[in-house]
Amino acid sequence: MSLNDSLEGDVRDFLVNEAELHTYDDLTKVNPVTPTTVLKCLQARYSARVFYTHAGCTLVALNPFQPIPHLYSLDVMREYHSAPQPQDFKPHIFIVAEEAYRNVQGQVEPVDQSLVVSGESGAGKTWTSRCLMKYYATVAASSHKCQDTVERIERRVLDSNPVMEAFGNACTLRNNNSSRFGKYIQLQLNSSQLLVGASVQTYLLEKTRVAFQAPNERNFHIFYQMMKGATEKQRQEWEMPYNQKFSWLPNADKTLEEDRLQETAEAMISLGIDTDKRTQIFRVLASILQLGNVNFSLASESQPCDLDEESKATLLQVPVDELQDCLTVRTLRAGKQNVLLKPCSQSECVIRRDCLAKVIYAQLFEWLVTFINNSMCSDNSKWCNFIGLLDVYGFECFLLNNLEQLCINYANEKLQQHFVAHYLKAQQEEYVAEGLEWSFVRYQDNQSCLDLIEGSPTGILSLLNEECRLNRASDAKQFRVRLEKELSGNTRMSWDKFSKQPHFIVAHYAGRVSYQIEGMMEKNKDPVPPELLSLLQKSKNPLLQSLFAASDAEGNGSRAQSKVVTVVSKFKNSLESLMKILHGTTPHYTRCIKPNPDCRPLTFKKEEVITQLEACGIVETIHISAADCCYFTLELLEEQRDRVRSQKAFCIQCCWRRYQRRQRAIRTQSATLIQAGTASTQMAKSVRAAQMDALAEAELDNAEDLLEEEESCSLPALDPLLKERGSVQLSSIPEPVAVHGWPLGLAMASAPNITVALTATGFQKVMSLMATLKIPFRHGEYKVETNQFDQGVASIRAQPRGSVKLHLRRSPLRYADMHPGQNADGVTGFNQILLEKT
Ligand SMILES: Nc1ncnc2c1ncn2[C@@H]1O[C@H](COP(=O)(O)OP(=O)(O)OP(=O)(O)O)[C@@H](O)[C@H]1O
Repeated sequence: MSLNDSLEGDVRDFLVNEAELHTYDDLTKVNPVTPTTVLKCLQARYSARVFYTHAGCTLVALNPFQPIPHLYSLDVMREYHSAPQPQDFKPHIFIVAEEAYRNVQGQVEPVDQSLVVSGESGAGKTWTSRCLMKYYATVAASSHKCQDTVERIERRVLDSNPVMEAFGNACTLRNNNSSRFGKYIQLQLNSSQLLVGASVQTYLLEKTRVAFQAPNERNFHIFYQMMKGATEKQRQEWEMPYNQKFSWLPNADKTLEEDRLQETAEAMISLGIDTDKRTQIFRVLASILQLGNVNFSLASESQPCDLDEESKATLLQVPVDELQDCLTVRTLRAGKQNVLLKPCSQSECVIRRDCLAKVIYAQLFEWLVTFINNSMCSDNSKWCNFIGLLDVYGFECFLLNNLEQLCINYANEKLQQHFVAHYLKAQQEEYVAEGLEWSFVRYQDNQSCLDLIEGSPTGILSLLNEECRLNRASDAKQFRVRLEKELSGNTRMSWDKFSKQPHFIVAHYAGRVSYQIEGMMEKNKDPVPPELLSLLQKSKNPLLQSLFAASDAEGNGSRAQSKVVTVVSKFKNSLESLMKILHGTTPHYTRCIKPNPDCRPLTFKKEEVITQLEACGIVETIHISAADCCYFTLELLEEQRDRVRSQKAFCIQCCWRRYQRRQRAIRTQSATLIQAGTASTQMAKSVRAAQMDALAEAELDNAEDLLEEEESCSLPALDPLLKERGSVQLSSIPEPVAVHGWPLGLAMASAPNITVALTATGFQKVMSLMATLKIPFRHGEYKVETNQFDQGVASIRAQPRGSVKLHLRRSPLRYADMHPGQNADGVTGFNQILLEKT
């Protein structure tokens, strides 16, 4: 089985599961990734009314061609804005918007962002740009925090849309509201990421439309708005009578929702264009329309043409005869002094008339853009980052293509290269750097096509400029020969051998386009006769006058300059500065797809869509992003590992804590037991002490009684009870001496820090004495010392509590205090000790 057979089999297997196809939020999940599977998925989603789908790093937006309720409501905006992970939500343009916004907040380099919206005419670029602007005007709104000027900024940013669309959009065969210019809007954010201003840069307004409208197309919206929406008073002011027919306003009967003068006027007011200025603007526009009605009648070959009678109205607020001269007579200069006047042919007059209209309209548009910028642009010190929205015309390929298409397709090549360089190439290089096994996807690197167009000195644009700078009449055939001579070896360039028209074919990344050469040089030179410019400076309309005040109408020296600055050089320069800006930002790509050529709601034409998918290289993008997804898969595994690790760590922590808890409980229990034991011991001690106190009290009472009795009796006569309770004989005394004192129990209980040395005749006697005194004998409580002479018990020491008084009384006995074997002189006489409890 061949590789192709197996791929087809896989494709069939994938497509069998049709009920599932619409669930693929990201085309990178489609497997296998082929134009067929991608197309089927998008179709299934479109049928399910799901219009946004991720394609890796890009967002694919399918145009529903009808308003979808609640798809862009404030609630939805807030939902995406407040979501912790907006990417987890359904694919939406707000995800792209929010991601860019969070990048600015996160200050991840490069902090400035660009949202590149591309697609062919009618695909939904302008709609998408409007949604993005509304989103930022909502989520980055600062009006509730700051002064009301800021509120005006948000309003102005949004109001710039209807004004620019009225002047720059027109109904074409492919789109009722087609932008006839490219634009890059920078939304300026302050350090708190609040919208504080905006600026807009426009590219290549299709000014030829003012004087020429292709069959079934219309002029710019603003003219129809004036014609349909003006009040009687306004018509008078603008000199635009009711029922007047204008040859430059074809298909006026076509009613479009864009024909709303009121909305445009209100937006102009909000942008700060006052009544006076508005009137001047509308008068200029009305003059342009009047100019379109000017016809020329030929009197004779040698005479200049004459303006038709009905055309001799006060046009452009300039003298009619001067206007007539300018339109019908050419001024030729030979050196500084020699001026030659040459009557124009009828067709030349028409060209001069059209030229006048185009230059006025282009200049007015530029003035408007500058005014809008001044109105909404913030002071440089007040903003620090921006989010740029790029809405440029998509790739164009018509039956007849000329300089406009060459410029547009050149711009698209540039953007495609930016996309390729920034994403596809960078991504593959990253895989290599990370050592990922990766089979390279062959994406279309369009550098060779760009070399063909912009290369110097032999690129198409250089050769075209060179041809235009030669001071000779343009010759299409001659230029074709020159091109063939210089570029025939280039594989991107070809010619149709059977075509008689001078042309060249360029193989663009999105397809081959045949450009006709006829008229290309004139368009590139875009000459404006200087006499026309001087005429406009004489206008009584202050706005018109100011529009041309700065121009060097005399043509002194400016001709040489105007030769240099051709249309393509100007366009190339502005494109290069745009690319420079884009390279300094983090880009986000949105590919708008037009699902059918007739702008019919919810209609999906496969052939139409597949061509667009191929043109923007979406399949290659998905391939590379799918690999990127494998790499994410890797991240998923990493995540899983982290999760398992943290589970295990949690488990270990739990076990450790449980162990610690148990240890603590054991310690607490033991401590409680020890404390209980100590407490009970202490309690027992104090109970015992209390008992002894009580006993001592009782004995003291008895002893006192006995002492009193004793004092009154003879000494040797010892009370047997006293003998029994407390009197002891000192063994050191040869003759037993009765020591009268406190009973031993009492002494022990009451005499702190006094060691009462009692001599007994034997341990047994002491023990029995103690037993008699009911003193419990415990080891350690009493210290029993043996007498050093007779080896009997010498003393029982205790640490009695409380304080005692010592009463020493001299004994009446002569040798009562003598120790046997000691010097007899050592009589102290204090041989009787009485203790008294204090
Ligand atoms: N998301 C959408 N929801 C509903 N309608 C849409 C949407 N996007 C586009 N449209 C419809 O499609 C029309 C064409 O869209 P838009 O003007 O934005 O195309 P474009 O790509 O800017 O075309 P051009 O290059 O000609 O200016 C809009 O006027 C609108 O009616």
